[in-house]
Amino acid sequence: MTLPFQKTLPFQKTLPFRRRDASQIRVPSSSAALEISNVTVRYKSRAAIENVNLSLDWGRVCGLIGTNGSGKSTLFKTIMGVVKPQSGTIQVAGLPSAQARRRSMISYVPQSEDVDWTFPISVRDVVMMGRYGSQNWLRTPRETDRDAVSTALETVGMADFAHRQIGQLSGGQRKRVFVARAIAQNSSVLLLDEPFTGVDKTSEALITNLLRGLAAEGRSILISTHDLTSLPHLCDEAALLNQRIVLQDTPEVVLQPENLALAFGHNPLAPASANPHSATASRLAG
Ligand SMILES: Nc1ncnc2c1ncn2[C@@H]1O[C@H](COP(=O)(O)OP(=O)(O)OP(=O)(O)O)[C@@H](O)[C@H]1O
Repeated sequence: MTLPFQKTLPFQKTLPFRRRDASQIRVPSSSAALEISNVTVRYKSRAAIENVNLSLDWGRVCGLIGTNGSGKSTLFKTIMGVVKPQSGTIQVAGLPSAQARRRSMISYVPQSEDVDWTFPISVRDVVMMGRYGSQNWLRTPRETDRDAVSTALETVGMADFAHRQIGQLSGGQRKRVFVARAIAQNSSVLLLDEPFTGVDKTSEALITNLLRGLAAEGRSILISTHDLTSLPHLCDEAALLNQRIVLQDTPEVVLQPENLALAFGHNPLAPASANPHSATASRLAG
């Protein structure tokens, strides 16, 4: 799903004239929820991600972990078709990702920097975008669409803000709105790019609980985060990205210092004098 105010996504290019009723296709198949095989993306000649392989089963939350510039957003944008890979394939429920996107099977909560918050659109209309996949090309909302939007807004505690322009919200409220859009879309795979950055603890706890609830319904979630301490609570598994996936395992295994060093290039559990990431290190150690 793309947004007219999303800086990196030219909306008109991706709008099909007809879409199937999304409720017909959201039954998890026997294929993996998300299967990324040998995906390489280069910006000009420089590789951002290289031969990325990642498989995500149904009903799982996978944390995507890596340093700044390790390729997390590039991977999300590639799944969403915003960035074209030089090689590799991405499948969702056994379908090519482009087909899955057309069927509205993937929802995306972008990084805040990728959204134009000055765009004159209300909270309610942002969440309604999650319903485009099941509307006709005129995008005339039906009662079911309006109900789904109201329910999603209530679920994230944003019903009172429905008519507010999206820029007139706090960081946590903005994230809630995009999570509401994903809920309204009723997709089977959710991608969230750093949803906890600039978010207060209340919103973080609410979003975490919502994501766990969505996974319990059988949906699959790939979420990038820099908050390593939240991993065991939030995720069933984690993948370490350093241009390629260097490890995908349980949060407990991934958080082992020698494994974190594979992605961070150093041991983030080392004492303050040894590396600048010691705040994370001491929280984890404590
Ligand atoms: N549009 C672009 N043009 C050229 N290079 C880019 C572009 N977008 C990203 N890059 C480069 O690709 C690499 C991966 O960037 P990406 O944004 O995917 O990393 P990230 O892991 O999401 O980082 P962060 O944690 O800071 O959000 C970086 O070296 C970045 O400079």
